[in-house]
Amino acid sequence: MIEFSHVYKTYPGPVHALKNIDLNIDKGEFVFLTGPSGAGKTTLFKMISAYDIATSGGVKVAGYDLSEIKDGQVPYFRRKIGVIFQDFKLLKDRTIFENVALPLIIRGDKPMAISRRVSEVLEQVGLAHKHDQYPEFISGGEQQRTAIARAIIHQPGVLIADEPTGNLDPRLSEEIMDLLERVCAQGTTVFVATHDHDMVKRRKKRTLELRDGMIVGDTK
Ligand SMILES: Nc1ncnc2c1ncn2[C@@H]1O[C@H](COP(=O)(O)OP(=O)(O)OP(=O)(O)O)[C@@H](O)[C@H]1O
Repeated sequence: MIEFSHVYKTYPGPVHALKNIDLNIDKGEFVFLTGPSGAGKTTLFKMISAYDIATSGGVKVAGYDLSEIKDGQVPYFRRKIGVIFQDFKLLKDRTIFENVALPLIIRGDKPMAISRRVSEVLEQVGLAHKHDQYPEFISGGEQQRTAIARAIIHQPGVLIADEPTGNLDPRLSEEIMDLLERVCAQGTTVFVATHDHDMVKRRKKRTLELRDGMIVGDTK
């Protein structure tokens, strides 16, 4: 589902953010990505989500060869993946319902189908009662669950989450991880970057460790 072969990413400077990354993550796997600040985690996620391209090497995700993808194909590729950003990126002037519905609106689904699916997913993340609220009037944990709902609404094959529990208290963090595990159990490949080593230990999932742009550990 996610395949890297000899991937390098060099930013101007030059900063060698990723060095010779070889990686294979199968359909339905749940994988943690750890590593100190600056190790290259966000860069790796940008390669997976086609927000940036590798300097060299091969990247294949959800059936797309991202080293050769044309600009026009990127929106179609994005429909196969879900991304949860560190800072949620919710639209302030849209309700929770509208934020979550966005990927389906962009895809051109019919209003009835959108309404049904959004209600289902808001129920799943425990936010049905907040559907007409605006993001700034709900808690951080609720905003995070809204971001997750938006990322899974179109049933993506791959879900990547960059520090999804970064600013949450331990109880909420556990709830979010339970939710991500349930998404994975439904067949989505889930890849989560985190600094929370205690949580990684408790969850006993495959864990990749990045350091200085290189994979220095893989518990698989
Ligand atoms: N656009 C850019 N231009 C130049 N250097 C960059 C750019 N983006 C990231 N870097 C550098 O690449 C390296 C990897 O950064 P990256 O953001 O991937 O790390 P990270 O592991 O996600 O860190 P954090 O845990 O702090 O989010 C760092 O040295 C960073 O300064």
